[in-house]
Amino acid sequence: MKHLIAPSVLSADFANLQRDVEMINSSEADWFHVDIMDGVFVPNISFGFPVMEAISRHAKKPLDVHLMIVNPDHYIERFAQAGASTITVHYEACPHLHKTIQSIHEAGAKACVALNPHTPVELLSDILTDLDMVLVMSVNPGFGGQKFIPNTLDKIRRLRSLANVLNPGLLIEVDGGVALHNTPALLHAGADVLVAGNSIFGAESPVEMISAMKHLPSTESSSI
Ligand SMILES: O=C(CO)[C@@H](O)[C@H](O)COP(=O)(O)O
Ligand SMILES: [Fe+2]
Repeated sequence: MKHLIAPSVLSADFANLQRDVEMINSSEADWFHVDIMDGVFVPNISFGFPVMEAISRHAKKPLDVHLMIVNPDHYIERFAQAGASTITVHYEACPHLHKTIQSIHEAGAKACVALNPHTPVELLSDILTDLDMVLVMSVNPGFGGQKFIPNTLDKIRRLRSLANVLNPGLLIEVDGGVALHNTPALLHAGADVLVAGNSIFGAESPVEMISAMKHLPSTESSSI
């Protein structure tokens, strides 16, 4: 499968949000990555339903919603109604993860679990068959523009091996510090979906950066 690019709207210019949404619409990006932060699970607050609904009104591609919030169960139905195509909850925020995943599917969305950098992929073995995607965080969640954590590559490799046995159709998404220079190594390790904020919106031409990331081949030797 050709890998997917999901620009993170967190790095957009919120005073020109419609312009930035149209930029993604007109690019080779596959999804919109929408980061929701509550100031409790992570030490930052991003935006909530009014902004998410505004993005949804203009977006012509699926919305990949990354919930960095405690008690995500309270809001799953509302995020699905607001246009989420995939809903990601954090492993660390869900004591009843199986039930949460069931609720996401009942709401009509695809279900994804995100892992913080310190959380081993092996903790998902007993739920992997129920998931559509796993998001491997390659920075500590809460902020855009952080440095990629190198151990992520090994986590992606281990998750790919686990998924090959338990759920070969599972998508692996990587989020945080993703840029052109580490794209080939991430693809080689087994990533399917690359989230990128700063490297896309900080580029001279975001549209061209998206195309460049989309067309890079997977190789082992790129720098991370
Ligand atoms: O979930 C998060 C951060 O917590 C991300 O989606 C960031 O928005 C990615 O931004 P960059 O690291 O690519 O700038
Ligand atoms: Fe994210």
